[in-house]
Amino acid sequence: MASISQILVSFLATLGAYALYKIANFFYFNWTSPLRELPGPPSSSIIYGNMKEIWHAENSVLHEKWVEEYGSTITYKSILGLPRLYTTDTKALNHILMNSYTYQKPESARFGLSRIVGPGVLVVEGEKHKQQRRIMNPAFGAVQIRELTEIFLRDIWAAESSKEGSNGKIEILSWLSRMTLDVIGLAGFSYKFNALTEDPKTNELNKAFSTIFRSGTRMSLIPIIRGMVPALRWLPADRDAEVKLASRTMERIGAELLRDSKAAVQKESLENGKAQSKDTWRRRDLLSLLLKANMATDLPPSQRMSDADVVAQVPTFLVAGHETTSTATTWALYALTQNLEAQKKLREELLAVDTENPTMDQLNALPYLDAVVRETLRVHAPVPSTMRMAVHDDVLPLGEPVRNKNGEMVDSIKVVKGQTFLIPILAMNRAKHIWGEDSFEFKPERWEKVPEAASSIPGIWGNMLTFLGGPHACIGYRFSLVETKALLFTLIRAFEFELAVPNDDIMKKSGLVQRPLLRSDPEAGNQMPLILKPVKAQ
Ligand code: HEM
Repeated sequence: MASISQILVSFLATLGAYALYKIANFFYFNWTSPLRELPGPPSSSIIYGNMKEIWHAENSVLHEKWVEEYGSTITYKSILGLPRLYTTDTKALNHILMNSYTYQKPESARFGLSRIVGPGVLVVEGEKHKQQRRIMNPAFGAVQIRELTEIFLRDIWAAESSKEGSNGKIEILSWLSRMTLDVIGLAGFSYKFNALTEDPKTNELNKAFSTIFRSGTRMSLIPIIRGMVPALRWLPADRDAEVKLASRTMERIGAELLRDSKAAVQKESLENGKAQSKDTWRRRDLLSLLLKANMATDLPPSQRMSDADVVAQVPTFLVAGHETTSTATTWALYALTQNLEAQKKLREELLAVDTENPTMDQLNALPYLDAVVRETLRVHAPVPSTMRMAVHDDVLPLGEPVRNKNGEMVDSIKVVKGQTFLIPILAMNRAKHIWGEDSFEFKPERWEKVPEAASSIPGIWGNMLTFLGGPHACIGYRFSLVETKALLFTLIRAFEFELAVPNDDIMKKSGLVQRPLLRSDPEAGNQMPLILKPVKAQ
């Protein structure tokens, strides 16, 4: 019989052989990658590739510089020199975004996200994603969002009065973030989080979110390694304990919300005395609509989502739908402090509306408000980029041929399984060849005439990539747009806004979303200090 030491030796030998195989595979992938022939910047570090310089630069700026220098389709180096493809070619981007079975979120990104939200629609891929979207899409349709708007608008109007008398310096990001948490609570789950009225330091969800979305001020290798090497996921990283606590809080609240929502939905259908069908529900929040679709008797059992899948949508809606919108509205206010003419013009349009409580249709009928929101989401896209990875070999077509390092012009690129891509959301939104030489400037008037070239951008909304495109495009964009408009309607009618610090003190840094920090005090965390002056009654 083999002794323990023999078993140990053969176990270690197998482990060693496996590690060697993985390392050889890694170098083979690297040395044989077809991307080696593409132009791009030299790597500045064996360990970090170009990642450190990308981390230290403002979002997208370096990529934009490289595209100007090397062309629209380039390659640069990620960690350990792994090649990454970067393209602003709209034909190539369309191919990647539309073929979502081939180009998926990389396992490393899904691992990071799933630690926060669980197996919700933001994380799953393939058939499971298709099933979840099929059941969830109707809850986010135009008609449903119109009805939903009535619920949360009331809350926004009411919250405004809590700021009555505000005069002076306000940290607007945290106010908006608590406001949008309350809105998604009501609209998403018929639940009052009371984030705005309770002390932010004691409100448990508010605390959980400040942890999850805090922009990092240091680059750390551990989360990247953990994403890339599943065997090393036990390695401890900064903020692990906080993130775990935050996700446990959301999971627990999610389970409670599901239980309450199911009970309410069942009670309603019993009161109606009818079997559960598409027309027997009164609760209109997103979770109830999702349960309605999932529990309706006309859905074959094979297409239903499990309770675990439904619970995972709660943190998914919270994470995906809360800080994104508050960040967008924060950048809108910031942009308006830098363009006072636009702020004045917007206020005039909004004050001419003869109600304090407009409906969604009334909000959508305001052209300058619409232009301000579009321009904000173009120049200050809350999610500046995302990642995709090819899960099998493919050929990527290019609209604009590139010259490879051998001097040949190529109109397609061979893609090997495992290849990662950075999807340039912000860079496409402000590409000079599409939007013109002033593309970095905030000019709502540009929406009076959209440049023809913008129609080739494969985004689900507004000729831009802010909400992405294809089967994984943002499900909540209609919701977010009307919420942003409602917030701006209320705030701009009530207050004049000024930046409370010099403009060059504001910098952008990405955690999950692109949020503001002060250069003079990054350790103080994300913030946007503004000075509010009540608008005088006319
Ligand atoms: C300005 C606000 C928002 C922005 C900029 C935004 C942006 C995005 C982007 C870029 C994605 C694609 C991520 C990827 O696949 O890599 C996405 C997905 C998603 N968003 Fe949004 N979002 C916003 C608001 C919302 C709201 C309000 C909700 C929900 C109430 C929401 C729910 C989702 C969900 C569930 C997904 C995953 C969709 C899927 O993979 O099928 N988002 N969002």
